[in-house]
Amino acid sequence: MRSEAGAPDTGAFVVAGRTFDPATGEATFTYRLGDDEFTERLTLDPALVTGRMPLHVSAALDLVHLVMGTSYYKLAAPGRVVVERAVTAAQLAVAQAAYTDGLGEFAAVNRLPVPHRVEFDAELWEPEAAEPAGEGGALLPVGGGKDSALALVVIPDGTALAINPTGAQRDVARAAGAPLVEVRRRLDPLLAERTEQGGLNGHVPVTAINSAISTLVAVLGGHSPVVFANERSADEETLTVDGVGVNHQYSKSFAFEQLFAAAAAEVGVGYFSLTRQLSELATVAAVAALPLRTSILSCNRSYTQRHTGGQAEQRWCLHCDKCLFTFLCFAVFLRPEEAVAVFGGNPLDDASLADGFRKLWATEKPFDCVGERAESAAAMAHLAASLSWGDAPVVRALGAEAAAAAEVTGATVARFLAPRGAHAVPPRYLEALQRVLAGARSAVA
Ligand SMILES: CC(=O)N[C@H]1[C@@H](OP(=O)(O)OP(=O)(O)OC[C@H]2O[C@@H](n3ccc(=O)[nH]c3=O)[C@H](O)[C@@H]2O)O[C@H](CO)[C@@H](O)[C@@H]1O[C@H](C)C(=O)N[C@@H](C)C(=O)N[C@@H](CCC(=O)O)C(=O)O
Ligand SMILES: Nc1ncnc2c1ncn2[C@@H]1O[C@H](COP(=O)(O)OP(=O)(O)OP(=O)(O)O)[C@@H](O)[C@H]1O
Repeated sequence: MRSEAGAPDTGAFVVAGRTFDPATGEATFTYRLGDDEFTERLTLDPALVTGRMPLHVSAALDLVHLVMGTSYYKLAAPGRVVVERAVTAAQLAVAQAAYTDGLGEFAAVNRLPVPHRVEFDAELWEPEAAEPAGEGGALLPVGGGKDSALALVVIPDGTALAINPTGAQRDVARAAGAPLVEVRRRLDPLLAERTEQGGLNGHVPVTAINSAISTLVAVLGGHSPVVFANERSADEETLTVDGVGVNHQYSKSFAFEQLFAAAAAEVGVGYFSLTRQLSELATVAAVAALPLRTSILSCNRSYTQRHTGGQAEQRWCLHCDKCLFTFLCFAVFLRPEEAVAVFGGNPLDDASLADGFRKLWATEKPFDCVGERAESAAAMAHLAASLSWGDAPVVRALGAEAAAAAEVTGATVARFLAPRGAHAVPPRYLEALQRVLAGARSAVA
């Protein structure tokens, strides 16, 4: 039998029990879908667990439980979620956003109706005003790439956090001199089995999951705020389906940040994105001027379980959409030999990659973490006019069409360097960011 949404009818997805053992730092989160039961496991460092504020810990575990469920819900996407524990209205709003817009790409790829609509069945409870988490200072989740590297430089006294840490994340934290907290996440192996057997698959709002885990770590370790590095460019839709925007990076958007911040505040944790007003080009302008630039790794292919399981070396693949986009941005601020020293190769020299670069400003952008169409076009047009990059085969092939695409919106690299747009960065952190940006500007000038 099929449900209205077009997926197999499995009734409701159930967010069931959860456990947490402060002695071992092991947490389990259980879900039911049809006849199947799934349990995802988190391993936290028991040294983090201060034993304070059990109510906040409990609410933070609930937040993790809710959003982590998207991985298992997507096997059948039944359009109905039953939550067995009572949740707050702010938590429910986060869950609604994560299962609907957060699964927008998943719905589009699987040809389910967009927007993906999900009905929640949950009891609500009213939280009391929260005490602040503690004196542990800022917690900075690090993905190993350029954005969080910049955050580590702006907030040098912060603590880094890596979820399923890889060599790249450890390297960047070490290079920044930040202490690193590590959390291990283990998907239920039954998920891969059911996916293999034909369950639906697609992208999950992973920043929502990382945000919830970071908030739990912040509560346990007495940290606040949790500082993400999600840029303004993450707000742009990847493509439009029947007039509805679908965004690969939805859980990095400002809309999601605001919903999540309300839920984090209930457990005494501040939550914001430091780079919210920055384009990708503005972030790269700063990172390109930092010694840390040789420690970063933004290629998502190198973060798959196959790679992070230790079976392959982590490096830039220089073929995926994110590598092409990141290289394009860095090329604006580096000479070819400097770029090659960072990336280990030069995709602008490989004419067969021209189509891959062109997709960065197409109506349907790649489902990857790439910047705005206009900033990619502006970057390529900028290179075409430069002495050091103008002769690269891809730049020669695409320079004129990129310039035409950029002209439609009046996009220039300079326009993308100025911070703009709404944000929730507290003044102290905004000033620190501005200082680092100004230092970088004078370094590239
Ligand atoms: C690393 C990566 O990009 N993975 C995406 C890829 O998955 P793949 O099969 O190639 O490898 P794995 O990540 O190892 O996944 C194996 C299977 O497990 C499922 N799964 C994984 C993580 C999870 O939390 N839940 C899961 O159910 C997965 O579906 C596989 O079956 O393709 C997937 C399908 O499109 C993507 O969902 C995988 O993306 C990861 C969840 C991921 O961590 N991606 C980030 C690198 C990423 O996209 N970051 C964005 C932020 C977007 C957001 O906030 O939503 C960014 O950097 O901007
Ligand atoms: N495994 C992870 N553990 C902790 N935080 C993470 C993890 N993956 C991503 N993040 C955080 O999520 C946010 C968005 O991730 P994103 O991949 O865009 O950032 P990044 O890795 O810093 O840079 P890049 O875009 O160059 O990869 C960043 O703040 C990043 O630090």
